[in-house]
Amino acid sequence: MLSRPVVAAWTKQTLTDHFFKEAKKQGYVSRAAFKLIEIQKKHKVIKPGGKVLDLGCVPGAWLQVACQQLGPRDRGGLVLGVDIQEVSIPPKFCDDRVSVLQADARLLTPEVLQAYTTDGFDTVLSDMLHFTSGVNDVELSLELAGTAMNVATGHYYDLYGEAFEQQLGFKHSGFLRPGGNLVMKVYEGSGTQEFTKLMQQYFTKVVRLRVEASRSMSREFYAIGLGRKAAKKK
Ligand SMILES: C[S@@+](CC[C@H](N)C(=O)[O-])C[C@H]1O[C@@H](n2cnc3c(N)ncnc32)[C@H](O)[C@@H]1O
Repeated sequence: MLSRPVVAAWTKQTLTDHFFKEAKKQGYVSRAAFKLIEIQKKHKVIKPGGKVLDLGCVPGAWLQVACQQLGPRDRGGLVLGVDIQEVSIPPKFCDDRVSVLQADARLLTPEVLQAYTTDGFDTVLSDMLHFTSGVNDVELSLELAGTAMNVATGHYYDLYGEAFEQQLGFKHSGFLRPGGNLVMKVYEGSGTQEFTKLMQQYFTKVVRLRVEASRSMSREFYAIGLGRKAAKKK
């Protein structure tokens, strides 16, 4: 008889294959689509007609889902995808409300984002992931989530100290509008509790979500900040 953990892993692998096949069938460019679909179903992070920033957008499944969630074309809204790799917009499910930018999110500046919207975003998504897999995964994922926090709230998450801070172009009060939502991929491990605790300063509600479409052995979860609190006047 199989022991419990093996059964659980086997079931999760079957699910992963299922999402891969389902993405192909439905016309999404990757099974990552189902991660955002689940997040959206549970927490309504994207508003019809809203403005969405998607950090780490290649190959573009979240662009597809985000554009679908904006609703009909005449509702308006926009989706801006950013990736360090060459980006192209998937033709299926994306319309002219989607634009993309090839850039390292850690080096984004307010001036660059203001060219797309002068009044901020309703939703900031980060599915960014480093290309390595190893012992540093947790720290590297926190570095990228820290970048997303910085873009969204202006807060700098001090993980690597001054050297990292100097790389960031962001000194501002954040590009996420009050009431807006932030979703970040994070790997479970040392420092992640502190990170989600820190989010509570900025959001009315903070949740951690493990989605069904994540790979079987992955420690990945999504740290979700709902309802950005209005910035305090100094
Ligand atoms: C898991 S993939 C994202 C999948 C995407 N959400 C989708 O639905 O197709 C992670 C992406 O993060 C990008 N990435 C990693 N580091 C980045 C950085 N510093 N700035 C921008 N993008 C980055 C990678 O190039 C990669 O395309």
